[in-house]
Amino acid sequence: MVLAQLGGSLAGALARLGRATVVDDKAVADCLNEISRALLQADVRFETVRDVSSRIKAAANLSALAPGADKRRAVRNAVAAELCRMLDPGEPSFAPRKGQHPSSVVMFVGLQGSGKTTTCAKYADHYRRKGFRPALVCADTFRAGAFDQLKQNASKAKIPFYGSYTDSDPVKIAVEGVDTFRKEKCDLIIVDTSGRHKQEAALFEEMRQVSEATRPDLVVFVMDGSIGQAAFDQAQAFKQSVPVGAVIVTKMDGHARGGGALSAVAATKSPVIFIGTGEHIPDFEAFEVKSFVSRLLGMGDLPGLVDKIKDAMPAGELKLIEGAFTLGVMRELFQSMQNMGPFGQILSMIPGFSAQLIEKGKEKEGQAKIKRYMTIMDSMTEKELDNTNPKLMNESRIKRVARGSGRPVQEVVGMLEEYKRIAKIWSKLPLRDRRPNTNHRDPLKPLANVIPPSMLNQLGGLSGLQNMVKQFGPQRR
Ligand SMILES: Nc1nc2c(ncn2[C@@H]2O[C@H](COP(=O)(O)OP(=O)(O)OP(=O)(O)O)[C@@H](O)[C@H]2O)c(=O)[nH]1
Repeated sequence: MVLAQLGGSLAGALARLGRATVVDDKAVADCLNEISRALLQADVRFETVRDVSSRIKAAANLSALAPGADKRRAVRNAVAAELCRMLDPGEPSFAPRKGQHPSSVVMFVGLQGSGKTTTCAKYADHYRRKGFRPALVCADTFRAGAFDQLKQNASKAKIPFYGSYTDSDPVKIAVEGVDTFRKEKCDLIIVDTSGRHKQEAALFEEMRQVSEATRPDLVVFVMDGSIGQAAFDQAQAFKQSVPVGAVIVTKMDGHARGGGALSAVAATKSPVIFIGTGEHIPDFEAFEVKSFVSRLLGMGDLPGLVDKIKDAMPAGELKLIEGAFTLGVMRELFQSMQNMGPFGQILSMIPGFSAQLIEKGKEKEGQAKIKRYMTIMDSMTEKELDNTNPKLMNESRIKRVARGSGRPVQEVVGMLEEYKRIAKIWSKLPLRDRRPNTNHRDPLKPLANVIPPSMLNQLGGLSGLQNMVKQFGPQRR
């Protein structure tokens, strides 16, 4: 069962409870059984499922609810709270600080093939984009190709790199690398280690020595998301040798079962901080428990979305929209969405959005459509882009734009219709929400304009959207 299926099963169980004519103890028990089955099928350990189930039962105790209380909501909240509890060991992990001196050292451990080397580069790039000065050290002297692989990834992401072809002492290389980059005033030094040895005991001993010599601020355990229950033993074995403080789960784009991640959290008592969602450097997402659980239960992921919008539009560049919603403004919004990473990922963060705008499983086509719309807009004049009078785009202008962009006339017309729909919502927004305000750069405002009207209503308008974000409390890493 892939993670999305787990989410589907959990959301399905809650939806069935939502549709039940009477929410009594039996309906809740049926819902809980369905949830337990889904968790077991997703490789969550039996002991964990049993505990979670009894805690949900206690928390959603119907007889203790005040008369008139929303029982469905009580069950749903209890399920969400328990899943959060299962994924959050309660101890936040060390988070590197920009400009920190002496530099923070983060050591990566994990078995060969887990995706550790790739993940080191992704992690470094994530912080580079946040304004850090990261550096990579290759202390994997066992696997011949590790040095070249990390070096290649480092140069792709323009990150300084330290390693040696000839030296076979990982402890020496790690210490030299850390010293070198400390002198160069890098604020985040990432040490990649071996994932294999002739003897397993030797691997753990090597990890212990590297850790003792470099005194890392954080040891990250990297695990392949598809290993299922084996994750528990693997994570525990590393935890016994080095002070693992965080987990990164890779290959969550494939057939990964979510349960392995939960087991690793239980074994290390450390939080999952990122997940890998592909082979390339940008395929990397910060992991926030509340966002993850709300997405898993089909409640959308607004905090995650807000973070993504903030990342895509750094404060200096975030242009809030003043006055009229022109085609040029729509183009800017589309551009921002494109900068925010895989489109499906963004859409899945907005409750109901993907179903309404783009058919499920057709995110690629949706992204392509937006790209085509942007090509069309590239063939429009400044005057056309800045204009608010729909009559300006007459037949001859439409034909000219279609010719210029190489797109069919119907598509130009379709794009203009889409624009009109969004502009109409925009025109209903209170003026204060349209004015740029440098003290209050709220990325939700432009977002509220691209959400389909029925969904925005369902959320309670812009203020409902803001409340939801507050309720989920975005956390930043
Ligand atoms: N689909 C997918 N592939 C990944 C992900 N992360 C890493 N990989 C791939 O997994 C394979 C193994 O990754 P490496 O980074 O070489 O693994 P490693 O754990 O560092 O291996 P050692 O250096 O030998 O310890 C490579 O083909 C990566 O491209 C991910 O999130 N998704």
